Amino acid sequence: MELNPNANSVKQLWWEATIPSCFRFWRTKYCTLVPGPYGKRFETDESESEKAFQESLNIRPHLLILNKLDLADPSSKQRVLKQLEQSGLENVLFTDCLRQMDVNVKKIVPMVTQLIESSPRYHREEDTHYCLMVIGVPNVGKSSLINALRRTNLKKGRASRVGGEPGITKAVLTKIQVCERPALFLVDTPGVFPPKIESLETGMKLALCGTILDHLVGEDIIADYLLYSLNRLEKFSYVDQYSLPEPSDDIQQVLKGIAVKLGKTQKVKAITGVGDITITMPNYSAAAYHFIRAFRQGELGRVTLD
Ligand SMILES: Nc1nc2c(ncn2[C@@H]2O[C@H](COP(=O)(O)OP(=O)(O)OP(=O)(O)O)[C@@H](O)[C@H]2O)c(=O)[nH]1
Repeated sequence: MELNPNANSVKQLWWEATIPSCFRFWRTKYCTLVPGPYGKRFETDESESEKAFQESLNIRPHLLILNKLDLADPSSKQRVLKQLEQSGLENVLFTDCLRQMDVNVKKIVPMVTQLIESSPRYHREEDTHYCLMVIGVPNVGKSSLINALRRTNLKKGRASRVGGEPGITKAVLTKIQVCERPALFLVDTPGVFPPKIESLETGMKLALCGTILDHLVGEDIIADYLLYSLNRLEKFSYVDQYSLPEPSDDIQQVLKGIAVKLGKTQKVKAITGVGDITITMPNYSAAAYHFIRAFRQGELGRVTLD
């Protein structure tokens, strides 16, 4: 069967009507804390705020950690690194925080120490312990990273709550020690989003990765975008996984196949001219839920959406 890589049965109307309303809150005017001469809080418009926020981030050394490497397509690693390098980002590490002793998690403390020691100091405290803030979009694995660092460097258990949906960490937490020499503390923070998502496509990718609560976008819509992405990237393992006859860009067809394969059916009463009958229908919602979870757990192969 020939697939149209651009085919996506999500209705244009939906794009126009639903997404802008789900994402509206990011578009609102926002405030940012900028360390100025008096540590003053002030309001600016979006572009100014974004610039000021970026500047305030740039003052401090920072390390970009791209987590969930186990779910990403390994062949895209070099391309991603090159793109980041071109946009001026040098200190980048890929990690898999679920792995017991990830080699790259081990590299974090030496890298951070080197970065801090080679940067100017902005305070005169005698105490030389390092305090770092972990920031990132929701559900990316910030708490898991802190726990992995503790496990690797202190051989200690979980200190920060981890969960499969966005919004698990709800407030800036107290600092957590992750290393003794040097004394290194991390501060876990709730997931943050930029005030503006650059495009609907980016919004859908974020939703597919679980950074937005599924019901805000709709599991049927996310499942449709997932199917579109798998076909676009020619990742057809879903066909074997669910014993489908062939790849398809029809989400209803695919969800029906998944429901049948997994036995996710429901009995529905139908009223006919000759009395009520009970028919068995595929449970499309359950199938969509399963399809999305399978993708997020890497069961449909390793995929890089960007
Ligand atoms: N496959 C995989 N899953 C991961 C990895 N790191 C974290 N996770 C999973 O991702 C989910 C979110 O992890 P958290 O550590 O709670 O993410 P967070 O960024 O702190 O989330 P918020 O508090 O909601 O902002 C959990 O189900 C973790 O088990 C990873 O490297 N690989």
